[in-house]
Amino acid sequence: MAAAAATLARRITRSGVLPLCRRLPVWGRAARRPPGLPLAPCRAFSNKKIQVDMNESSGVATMKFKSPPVNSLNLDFLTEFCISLEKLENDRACRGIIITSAIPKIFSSGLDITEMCGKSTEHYTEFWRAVQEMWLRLYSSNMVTLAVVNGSSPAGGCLIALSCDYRIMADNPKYTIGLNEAQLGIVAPFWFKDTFVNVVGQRVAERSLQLGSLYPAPEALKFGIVDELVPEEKLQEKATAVMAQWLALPDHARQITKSMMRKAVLDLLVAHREEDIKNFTSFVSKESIQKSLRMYMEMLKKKKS
Ligand SMILES: CCCCC/C=C/C(=O)SCCNC(=O)CCNC(=O)[C@H](O)C(C)(C)COP(=O)(O)OP(=O)(O)OC[C@H]1O[C@@H](n2cnc3c(N)ncnc32)[C@H](O)[C@@H]1OP(=O)(O)O
Repeated sequence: MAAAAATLARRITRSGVLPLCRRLPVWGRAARRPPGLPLAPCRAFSNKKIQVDMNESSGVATMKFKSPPVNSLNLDFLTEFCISLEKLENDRACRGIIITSAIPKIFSSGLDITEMCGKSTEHYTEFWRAVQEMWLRLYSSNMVTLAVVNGSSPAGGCLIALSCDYRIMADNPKYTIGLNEAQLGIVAPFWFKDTFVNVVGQRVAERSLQLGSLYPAPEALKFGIVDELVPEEKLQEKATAVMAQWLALPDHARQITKSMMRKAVLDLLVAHREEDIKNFTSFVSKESIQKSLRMYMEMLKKKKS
């Protein structure tokens, strides 16, 4: 059974379903510890912007965004995120990741707008490639991915949550989530849109994207953007329970099902990556778009005063 699954997975990997995952799914590849031995200690690695704690006994890693003030996704953050994902993906003891924030009230403010303002074409190219890479890795991950949205999560922050297998959000109407790009005068790329459609369906995605809607947590639940609302103090407990439920299944069956569901959307970006980068750089370089982004940044600053 395990051998057959591995052969199938190898074929799928060759045909490009999971273009970035190097591991082959195997039956229950959790670290197996003979009964009676003491629990393995937690391993941790932390760079500047993300703290990762790996619980070796459960096979679950927790990734905490810690990039003040608002966990915006700049080039350094995206690079660190990709490296952390790759490390965990290649770690046979790791079967699941919980993605959350260490910054109170903010999950992530989305792409760092300053990375898209007044920079060179080379910079936009490098930045956009990093955004694509982050999504490709997360969306195609073999691990169970669980977003614990413990604060507001607009645009790119919402994309991270949407790319996970399951979303739990803190039950606080002050926290909002959604793909609000239209409010900035920019357009969510096709793979943001496809990820959104795969979670909420065509109608909700179309309306939300056109209006650039940011939904307070209760509405986000109503429209299926998140799967559950949980009181903030119960998030950790709930995340552990949800993860245990997902990890109770044989890895290979879940992984092959996941790649089957996500293959078409992943393949589309892989096939059109360079074109997508060109579209982004030419779009964001337009003076009208630069003006919109500058105005939006000014609006954010004015809101404070
Ligand atoms: C062109 C192709 C499509 C590209 C697809 C784009 C995807 C994206 O993700 S675009 C980014 C969309 N993000 C947003 O619209 C969020 C904007 N931010 C907010 O709404 C709020 O900041 C908040 C709800 C996330 C947090 O509010 P609050 O706690 O009140 O904090 P402040 O607003 O005072 O922000 C603190 C500080 O951070 C700066 N900032 C906030 N968001 C961003 C960002 N996304 N990029 C860069 N900088 C950001 C904000 O300007 C403040 O700066 P200072 O005034 O210098 O302190």
